[in-house]
Amino acid sequence: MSAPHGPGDTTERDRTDPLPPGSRVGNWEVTRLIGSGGWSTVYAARPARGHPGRPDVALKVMPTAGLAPRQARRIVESARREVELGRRAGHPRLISLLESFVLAEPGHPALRGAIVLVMERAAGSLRELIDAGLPETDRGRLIAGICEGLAHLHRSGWVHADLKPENVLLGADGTVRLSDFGLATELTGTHGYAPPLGTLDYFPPERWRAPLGELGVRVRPTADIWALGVVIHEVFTSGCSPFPGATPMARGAAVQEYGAGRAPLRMDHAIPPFWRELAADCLAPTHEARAPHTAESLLARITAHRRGPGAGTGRPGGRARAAVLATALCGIAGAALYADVPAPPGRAGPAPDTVRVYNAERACREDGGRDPGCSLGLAVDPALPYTADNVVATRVWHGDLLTADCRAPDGQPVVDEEDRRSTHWFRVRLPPGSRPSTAWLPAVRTRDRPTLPECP
Ligand SMILES: Nc1ncnc2c1ncn2[C@@H]1O[C@H](COP(=O)(O)OP(=O)(O)OP(=O)(O)O)[C@@H](O)[C@H]1O
Repeated sequence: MSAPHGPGDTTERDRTDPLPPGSRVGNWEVTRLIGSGGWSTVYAARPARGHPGRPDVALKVMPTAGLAPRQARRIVESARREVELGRRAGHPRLISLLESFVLAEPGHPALRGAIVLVMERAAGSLRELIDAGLPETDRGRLIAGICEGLAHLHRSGWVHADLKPENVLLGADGTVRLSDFGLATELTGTHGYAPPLGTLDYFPPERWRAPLGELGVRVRPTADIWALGVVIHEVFTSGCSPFPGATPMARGAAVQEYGAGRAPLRMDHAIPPFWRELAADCLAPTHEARAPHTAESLLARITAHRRGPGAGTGRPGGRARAAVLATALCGIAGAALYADVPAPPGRAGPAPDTVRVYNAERACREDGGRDPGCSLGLAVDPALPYTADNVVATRVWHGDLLTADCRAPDGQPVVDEEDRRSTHWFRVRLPPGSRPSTAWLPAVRTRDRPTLPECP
């Protein structure tokens, strides 16, 4: 279950210290910490002495001690959902729940009353794979596995309601196991009600304005399909959201703009066309437009695609290109490029120490205004990936004239939608009073070629 970060619900609980290896939890012995979420900590564990013949497992420990009654109720409710789903909807693409219990007298007083779920132990998560660099040949297979799991859940009358790479686990054989059913919701008719929790980056547009009733927030299977669209984009872009913004709230604002028809969907062009189209269908802006794209129908399309000629290969050179684009475009709307491209004929260049910003997206060039979706980022360090955490607060737009004092020829490569690529960057001055006082413009974001010295 995710931490509460729906609108109007930002309570945080104090974390307890993690259990050290060797701690006894029920009939299990902790061997190491795997990770922590908003409300739970997951440990690797093996059968305790005297309980042989059982597999190694993962223990999800959800403390309830010291929580406000409302929070404790949420934990209990979350555990109930996990147990209920595990009991009724088992499937090879879902992590299996072996047992659950409440810790009565743990050696750790802070864990008195904690709820423990004993689960099949996964070898890792899709998030870890994305972070480590997901081999191109595995991408289609993993997305198909997620669809299989979702198709089963939806057929069984459940919505996952918290699909994200952290909750896509991988069995020892590398196959997908969906996990974390703390928000999973059983459908009554066309929809169910989930607690007002979840992960902002995976909320569809309609969720941002969904009223919170007594039963919770209304969710439908199309919410999972939207989240799947975001996950597909992440799989092909080293974890980038299709929506621009440096924070989940900013990306959420971009989702709402898109949902209201005020901004287009801007997907990374490094994504092979089949997957881009599939993700775009998942990311249809309304529930109604998304509804025809069920997990089942998406799975059928993927299966046909993977059986077809060239299955699994993407397009030529796609792997390297995707990696470069991912670093180039992550979190940045409308990245533009320098390549070693000549300046357009007949265009008088600016003064030697200035560069005019060029946005590769035509709509942004024609816009003429300062639409946030058309702003471009300047890097803090050209040697680091060109991602949201490596850009300064100052944004620039097509046509802005910047003062440049030197160039770096061997920075991170940046590639744009028009396939221009360059490792060149220009150091540009920021407005007076800015900290830092300079930042870096990828040379692909201007068509100007000033003669500048190499930066020291
Ligand atoms: N059965 C399992 N086997 C192996 N790793 C697991 C298992 N279940 C969860 N994990 C990993 O443990 C970590 C913590 O999981 P947890 O469900 O507590 O939080 P989360 O999903 O990261 O965040 P949140 O639930 O707050 O959204 C995650 O990295 C997850 O991938």
